[in-house]
Amino acid sequence: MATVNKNLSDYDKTTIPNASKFRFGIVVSEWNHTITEGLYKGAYDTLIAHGVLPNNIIRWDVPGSFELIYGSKKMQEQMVNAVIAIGSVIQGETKHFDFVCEAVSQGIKDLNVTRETPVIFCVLTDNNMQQAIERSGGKHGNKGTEAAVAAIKMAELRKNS
Ligand SMILES: Nc1c(NC[C@H](O)[C@H](O)[C@H](O)CO)[nH]c(=O)[nH]c1=O
Ligand SMILES: CC(=O)C(O)COP(=O)(O)O
Repeated sequence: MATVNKNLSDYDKTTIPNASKFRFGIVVSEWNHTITEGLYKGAYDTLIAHGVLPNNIIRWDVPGSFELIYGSKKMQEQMVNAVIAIGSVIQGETKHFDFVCEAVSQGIKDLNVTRETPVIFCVLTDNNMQQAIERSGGKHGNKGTEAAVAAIKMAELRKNS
């Protein structure tokens, strides 16, 4: 199902575990910062809505989505229950887009495969700015909200496994 058919901010609140005991790390890319700030707000507000204490949300900024890999790896070492990696990659004129998207998706996958702390992929990979706006608090909802819900669910899964 494409995002156009599913609002990213819609979820069944009754299925979300209580998150008041959890601590989360959020790593935010500065590239396309108006978009990544929208994603951060969606994630932060959702964590707070599910009982996470403000002091238990640690934010670090990194220059671009490529740096989310290293930032997330170091964040995994901060005694957090899950990490959310936030970025926005927008197609330009060259193949750079493909390399950044491939690196960040594989890099975050590798962190999930090789280490204990789940890292959630909150990276928009859009054809243009309009698509990014629509997915960071616009008409298709907010991928930051979706990511926070995933982070809570994965923190709970990790606790019980
Ligand atoms: N063009 C975008 C980038 N590019 C920057 C890289 O992510 C990286 O910071 C640089 O190559 C230095 O290592 N990053 C994004 O997040 N979004 C873009 O659209
Ligand atoms: C995602 C990118 O790499 C990017 O927006 C860079 O643009 P360009 O390919 O025109 O250099």
